[in-house]
Amino acid sequence: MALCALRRRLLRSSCAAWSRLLQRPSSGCVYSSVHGFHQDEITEKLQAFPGGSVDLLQQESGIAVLTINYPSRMNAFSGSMMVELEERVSQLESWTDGKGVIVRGADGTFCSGSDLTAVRAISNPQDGMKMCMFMQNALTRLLRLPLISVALVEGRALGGGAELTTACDFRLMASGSVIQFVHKHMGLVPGWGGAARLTRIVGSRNALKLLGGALKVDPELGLQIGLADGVVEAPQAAEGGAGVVLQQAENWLSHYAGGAAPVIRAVKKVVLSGGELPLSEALRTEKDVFGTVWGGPANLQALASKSKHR
Ligand SMILES: CC[C@@H](C(=O)O)C(=O)SCCNC(=O)CCNC(=O)[C@H](O)C(C)(C)COP(=O)(O)OP(=O)(O)OC[C@H]1O[C@@H](n2cnc3c(N)ncnc32)[C@H](O)[C@@H]1OP(=O)(O)O
Repeated sequence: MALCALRRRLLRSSCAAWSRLLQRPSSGCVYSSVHGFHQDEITEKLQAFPGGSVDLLQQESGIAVLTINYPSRMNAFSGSMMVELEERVSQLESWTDGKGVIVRGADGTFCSGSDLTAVRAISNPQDGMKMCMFMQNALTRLLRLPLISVALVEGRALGGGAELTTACDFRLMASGSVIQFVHKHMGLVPGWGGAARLTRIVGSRNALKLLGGALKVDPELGLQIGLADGVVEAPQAAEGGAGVVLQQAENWLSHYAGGAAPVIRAVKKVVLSGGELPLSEALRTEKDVFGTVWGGPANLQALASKSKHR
């Protein structure tokens, strides 16, 4: 009897933990001090490898653009950019009016993974583990944002860059672009959570092929295996390249992120909990999220307008 009561109490507290996780900003981390992860310590280490930036533009439309910006290294992630990524994710967690985010690389290419200069300097196992935990935390929080996220892949997404695409809800590939998990060629497996997420996106067999063969995924293959959700035309630079592709991505996203912010954010929360939680807990979370929109402004307006869905 006592054991059952204890089990019930543990279950209740784990439900409450998940509900808190989905409602509260910056709590979507995988690692904390319990796992030997100390954010300040690794942040200091990463800051020793500067270069490039991660830029955030929060637009009035509710769509943000997050740009990985280090063109002279094909937008590889320097140490300071990893730290900036985490800071930008924090900013997005606090953005209560947001509905969507597009993640892209500067100058017509997505991201070539870790900056190999930094990787060489921290190639010992201890630092590698710390970097891995730092990036898993940042990318898990990116994926768990109450925003619909799209990776806009132009040019190449290699290694950690390929992993970053899987931390978004959707992937749009520009014509001529390639996503490639090159880790095997580096004597590695993904460490930023890319393997776990890839397997959920394309299934175990396709994930094994992509990782085991370090396959180049072009838009056609991407669509075929479900890694890509759409293809955008990449015009020549002379035709206003970057702006045109970004506009296509914004148009694509508007089909899913159009409407009132509280409703779009609620949509993301129920889908996220549906995908991550056991069914009973997901149902309870859905009930709680439902409670935040039931009788809300968008709901009352729709009722008053007697809208039909023909
Ligand atoms: C755990 C490891 C894994 C992870 O973190 O999950 C990783 O991500 S490891 C990194 C994986 N990425 C790579 O190995 C990329 C290696 N680079 C290339 O294959 C090529 O550079 C390219 C990205 C295919 C581009 O080729 P190309 O168009 O011919 O341009 P260049 O080769 O001349 O590149 C321009 C410039 O950029 C530098 N560069 C590119 N990628 C990186 C990188 N990841 N780190 C550091 N620097 C990078 C490249 O060295 C060139 O610089 P210069 O030689 O100074 O001109």
